Amino acid sequence: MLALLKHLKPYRTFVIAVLLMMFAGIMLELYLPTLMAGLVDNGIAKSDINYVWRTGGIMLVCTILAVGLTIFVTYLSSRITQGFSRDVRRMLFTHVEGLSMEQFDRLGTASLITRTTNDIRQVQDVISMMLSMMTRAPIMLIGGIILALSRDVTLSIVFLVTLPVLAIIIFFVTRKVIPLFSVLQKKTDRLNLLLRESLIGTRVVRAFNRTQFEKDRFQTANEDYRDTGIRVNRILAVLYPIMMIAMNATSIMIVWFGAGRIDQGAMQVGNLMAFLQYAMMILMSLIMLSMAFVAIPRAQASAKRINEVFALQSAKQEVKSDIVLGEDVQQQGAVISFEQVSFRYAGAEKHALKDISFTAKPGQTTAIIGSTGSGKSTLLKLIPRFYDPEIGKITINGVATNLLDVDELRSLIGYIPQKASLFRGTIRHNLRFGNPHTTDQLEQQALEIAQATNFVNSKEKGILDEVSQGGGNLSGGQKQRLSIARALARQPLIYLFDDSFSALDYKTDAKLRAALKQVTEKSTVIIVAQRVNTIIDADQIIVLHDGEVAGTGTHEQLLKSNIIYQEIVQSQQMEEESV
Ligand SMILES: Nc1ncnc2c1ncn2[C@@H]1O[C@H](COP(=O)(O)OP(=O)(O)OP(=O)(O)O)[C@@H](O)[C@H]1O
Repeated sequence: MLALLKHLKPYRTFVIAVLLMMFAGIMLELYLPTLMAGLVDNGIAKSDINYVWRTGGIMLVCTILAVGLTIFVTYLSSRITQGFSRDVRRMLFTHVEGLSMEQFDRLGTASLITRTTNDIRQVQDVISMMLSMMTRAPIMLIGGIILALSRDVTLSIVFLVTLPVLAIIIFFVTRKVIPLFSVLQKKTDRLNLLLRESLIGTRVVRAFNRTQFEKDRFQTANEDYRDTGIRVNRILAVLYPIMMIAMNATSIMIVWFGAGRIDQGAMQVGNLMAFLQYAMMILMSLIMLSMAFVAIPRAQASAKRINEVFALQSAKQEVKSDIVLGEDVQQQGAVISFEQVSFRYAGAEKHALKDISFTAKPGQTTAIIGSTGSGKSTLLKLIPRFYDPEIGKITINGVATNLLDVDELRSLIGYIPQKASLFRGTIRHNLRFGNPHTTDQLEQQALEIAQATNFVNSKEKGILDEVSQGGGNLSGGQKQRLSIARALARQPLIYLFDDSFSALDYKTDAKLRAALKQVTEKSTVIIVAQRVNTIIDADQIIVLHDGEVAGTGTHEQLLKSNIIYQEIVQSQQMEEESV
C-alpha cells in the first residue's frame, strides 16, 4: 500500500491543503459544544438575551465556515483521488504493455483487467477515506477527549468502560473479515474471466447451443461471489449495530450520572449537553476508525495485486547492452540465425522447441512446415521476443536479440499472426497501425499486394469504412488480407507470416505470393504454412516435427530425402484428389 501511496507525490500541495482545512474545520466543530454550553449556562439560564444572540451568531458563523471547509475539502479530495487513480491506471497499463507474453499468460487477461480497474478503485476509495475519515477521526478523538475531560473529569470515567469494549469488538471483527477480502478479489477475477470468454466466443456458444451451459457457469461464479460478499457483510453488519448500542448506552450513562452530578450541584446543564456532544464525537471517531480498519485491509489486498504487476520486470528493461543495429541493417538486410534454440512454455512439461538451428537470409524465403502442434508458431514468436529461448540464442546480423532494444527489434518486423487481429476504427486506421506515417500511395500498394483492393473498394466508404471490434464485420479471408496489408504498409526488413494464407483460396494465395516477391527483395521472409503449395518456391524449407528440425532443404531436395516431408506432400495430394 505504501508503495502505491508514493504516486500521491504530485498532489502533495493539495494533500497538505486538505489536511490544514480539515484541521481548521474540526477545530470549529469542537468549539461549537463549548459555545453551546456557554449559551445554555450563561445565556438561557440567566435570561441574558444579548448573550444568546451573540453566542448564537458566533455558532452560526462557525457552522457556515465548517460546512464551507467540508465542501472544499471534499472537492479537493476527489481531485486528488481521481488524479491518483488515473495516474496509476496509466502506469499500470504502460507497464503491462511492456510485459513479456509469458508474464501475460501467467497473470491472465481477466486478472489484468480487474487489477487495472476494480483493484485501483479499491485503493482510490481507501485514499479518499484516508483524506477524510482517517485523518478526521484521530484529531476529533483526541480533541473530544481533551475537551470532555476539561468539562468534567469524574464523568469521563464512563469512557473507561465503553472505549475498551469497543476496541475489543473492532479487533475481533476485522480479524475475521480481512482474509475474506483477498478471496473476494479473486472471485472478481473469475467473474471477469467468464464474462470475457463467453462474450468473445458468443457465436460459438450459440452455434453449439451452449447458452444455458454458459449461463449456469456464470451463475455459479456469480453466486459464489455473492456468497462471499454476503459473508463479509454479515460480519460487518454485526459491527455497526454494536457500535450504535455502545453509543446509546454511553449517552444513557452520561445522562444518568450527569443528572446526578447536576443534582449535587457539581455540574451545569449546558456543561452536560456539551459533554454529551463531545462523547458522541469521540464515539463517532471510533466508528470512523473501525470503518478504516475494515477498508484498509481490503485496499491492501488490492494494492498487493497491483504491486505484483509492477514488480514484474518489463521485458523492455531486460536489455543489458546499448548495441543498436542502426543503419547497417537497413543497408544489408537482416540475417536471422537460430543457434541451438530450445524453448518450453512456463509450466509445460515438454519442450515446444528443441535444439533448433537455421539461418534465414535477406532476399530469401524460409518456410516452416510441420504437423499441428509441432512448434511452428512458437518458433516465429521467439523472433520478436514474445518469448525468450530457454537455451541457445537467436541473432540478427550476429547480435543476440535479447541484447537489442525491443522497440528497435520489433520495428524491423512485419508480423502477421495466425489469427488476424484488427482494431475498431477505419480500414485506414488499421493499415496505419504499424506505421502512422504511411503514405496514401504505400497504403494502396499494400492493399494491392495483399489482394485487398477489390473488397476495400467495394465498401461504401472504401478505405474509410469502419472495422468493428476484432474485425467482426469482415470475413476471415478479408481480415487476413488486411492483416497482411498492415504489415506491408510498414515496409519491414523481416516478414513473419504465421500461417497467414490459410483463409485464402489457392488462386489468391498464388497471386499474393507473386506480388509479395517484388516488394520483399531485400527482406528476410519467414513463412509458416500448412499447405505445401504456399511454400513450394521457398529458398529453404524447414520441416518441424515434435519441436525438432526433421529436415532442411528446398522442395525438391526434401521430396527426395525427407520422409516426413514426403508424408505431408502425399497427404495433401490425397486431400486434393479426394475433393
Ligand atoms: N501459450 C502457450 N502456453 C503453453 N503451451 C503452449 C502455448 N502455445 C502453444 N503451446 C504448446 O506448444 C506446442 C507448439 O505449439 P505451436 O502453436 O507452436 O504449434 P504449431 O505448429 O504452430 O501448431 P498449428 O499448426 O496447429 O498452429 C503445442 O504443443 C502447444 O500445445
